[in-house]
Amino acid sequence: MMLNLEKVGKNFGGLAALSGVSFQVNRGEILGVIGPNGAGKTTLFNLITGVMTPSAGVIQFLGQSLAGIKPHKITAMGIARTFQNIRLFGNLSVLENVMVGAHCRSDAALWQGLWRTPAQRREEKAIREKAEAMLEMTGVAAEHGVIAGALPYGLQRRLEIARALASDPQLMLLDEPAAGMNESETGDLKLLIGKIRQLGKGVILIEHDIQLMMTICDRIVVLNFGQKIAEGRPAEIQANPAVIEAYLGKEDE
Ligand SMILES: Nc1ncnc2c1ncn2[C@@H]1O[C@H](COP(=O)(O)OP(=O)(O)OP(=O)(O)O)[C@@H](O)[C@H]1O
Repeated sequence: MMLNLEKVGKNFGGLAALSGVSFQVNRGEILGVIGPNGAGKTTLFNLITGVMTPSAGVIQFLGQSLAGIKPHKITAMGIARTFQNIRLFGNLSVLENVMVGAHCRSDAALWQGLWRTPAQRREEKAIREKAEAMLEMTGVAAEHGVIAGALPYGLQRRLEIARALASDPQLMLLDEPAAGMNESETGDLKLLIGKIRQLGKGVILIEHDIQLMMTICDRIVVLNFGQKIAEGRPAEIQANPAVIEAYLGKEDE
């Protein structure tokens, strides 16, 4: 088991955004998280990545509690994330964006110093090569010199994944990676997520595209008003009366 959540809760004032949520993620597994708007999905990612502190419960990664660990340390431990609203350095090139992602593994400051030691230069070369490999894997290599802000939307989403991968994560948290994508882009994304699983990494995927979720996830957790109302294989989830009920009348969203 890679990630373990035990009875995790998060309150905002009087609102229980999450309560009593438990689940596990294993290596080489894609766990889907679905639920209506406001169900607590993004809050879950904020807790796992340490940008928010749980009000209750325990989160363990590779057997270690994440309580009190700062977000950048959690990244270095092997958890990377993409965001619902794309967060790239819009005025840096595609390659530079990914190099920034790889940099959390390096000792020397990437942008510092005009006079670099040979060791620093070697390190930068290694970071550059890794970043290029990530661009290759995610299908953005041809655009490596383009300013990130000028990329079409679908490629920006892939670039975000490339940048997350460059930090060498064991576990990837993807927050609505298919948002705004057309059918063919979504198909490519599906292949990419499949590749990430093949590398033995764990993936937690938040996505509203139910068709995508049903075909790619190994297991799905369903949240509703901050509580886990179901967990199981896609076919089980699709047939679960509580899940159908939570989604009733939501088809037009
Ligand atoms: N920083 C915050 N302060 C106060 N309330 C918050 C905060 N973040 C989230 N919430 C509330 O917590 C609940 C869960 O929000 P969250 O964003 O996790 O839901 P979600 O399932 O990701 O929704 P969506 O699908 O719309 O992104 C919502 O009621 C939201 O308004």
